[in-house]
Amino acid sequence: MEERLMIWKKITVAIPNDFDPEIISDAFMRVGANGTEMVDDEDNSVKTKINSYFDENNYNEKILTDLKTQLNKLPEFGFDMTGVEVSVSALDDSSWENEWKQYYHPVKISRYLTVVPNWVDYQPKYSDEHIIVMDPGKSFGTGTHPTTYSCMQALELILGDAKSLYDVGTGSGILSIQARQLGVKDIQAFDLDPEAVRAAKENIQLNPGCEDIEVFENSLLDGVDGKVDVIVANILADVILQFIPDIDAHLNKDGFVVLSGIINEKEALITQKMAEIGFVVLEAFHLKGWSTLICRRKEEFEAEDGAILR
Ligand SMILES: C[S@@+](CC[C@H](N)C(=O)[O-])C[C@H]1O[C@@H](n2cnc3c(N)ncnc32)[C@H](O)[C@@H]1O
Repeated sequence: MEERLMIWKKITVAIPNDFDPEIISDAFMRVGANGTEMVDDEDNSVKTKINSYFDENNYNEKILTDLKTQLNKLPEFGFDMTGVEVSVSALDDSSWENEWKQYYHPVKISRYLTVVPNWVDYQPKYSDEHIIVMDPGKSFGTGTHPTTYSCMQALELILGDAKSLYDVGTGSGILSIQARQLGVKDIQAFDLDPEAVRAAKENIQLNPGCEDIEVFENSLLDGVDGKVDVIVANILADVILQFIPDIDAHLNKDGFVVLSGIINEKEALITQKMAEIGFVVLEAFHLKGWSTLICRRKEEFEAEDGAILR
């Protein structure tokens, strides 16, 4: 039987070339988009298009309505919306994949780590450079979004000799793959979206040495009993707020927590809620409006006189 092709909805926001595209990308993220791409309009050199793709199971009219609501708020912040236009079109699986492919390229996360789309033949520059191979576009997490990028830099800083990790909201599985490449032995990844679970499993198989990383369809750490050395969660701030009360019970002594997906405006609230459970933020990354926080238990990080313990 012939397999039916998935139909994708493509929402496009066309903006004048002097309009900041990040503002539109952020509006997309706030209504649940997994990512955006930016394309110069070939027919009209004064416009840029920001596209985002939704599969037919995840698209509904509310996404479009919510996006328009977000855009309608922008004049209150002084943005001139003249020439900003929203449109929707449909395309099938094969054209969707090909459209995405032209916008992905290797992303250098650090001196030691590069994320490479699986159709690119990339030669590492250094003998100790790790390569993460991804089939991007199937789920969130390619290294190009500021939150993923910052999470990867945070993990590189803190993993050290960590032995175990929970990746909450794994998306494409990218952070779990990185953790394994940096030596973490026991990794469990969770996502409530079955499509993300499937994509993460596929990406894990693309990376030798990662095959035994476990991926579960699960909301946050609901029903999970264990404890680990590191918890990473790149989910939106409102979901992280629900998750904070669960952190302490799932983290080993001297463990680290990396929280991302937090718009800058909500960072103070997350910091305060973490303080309420006894955690301090020891490093904050700020990139393109997004905050990524590395946190530890206060008593494990600071002596009473404020000196850093370890
Ligand atoms: C922003 S993406 C992050 C993907 C990847 N970890 C990264 O850093 O690029 C957030 C992911 O969290 C998942 N998610 C949202 N709410 C969740 C929940 N309550 N429990 C588990 N996963 C959730 C989404 O399905 C999505 O795949």
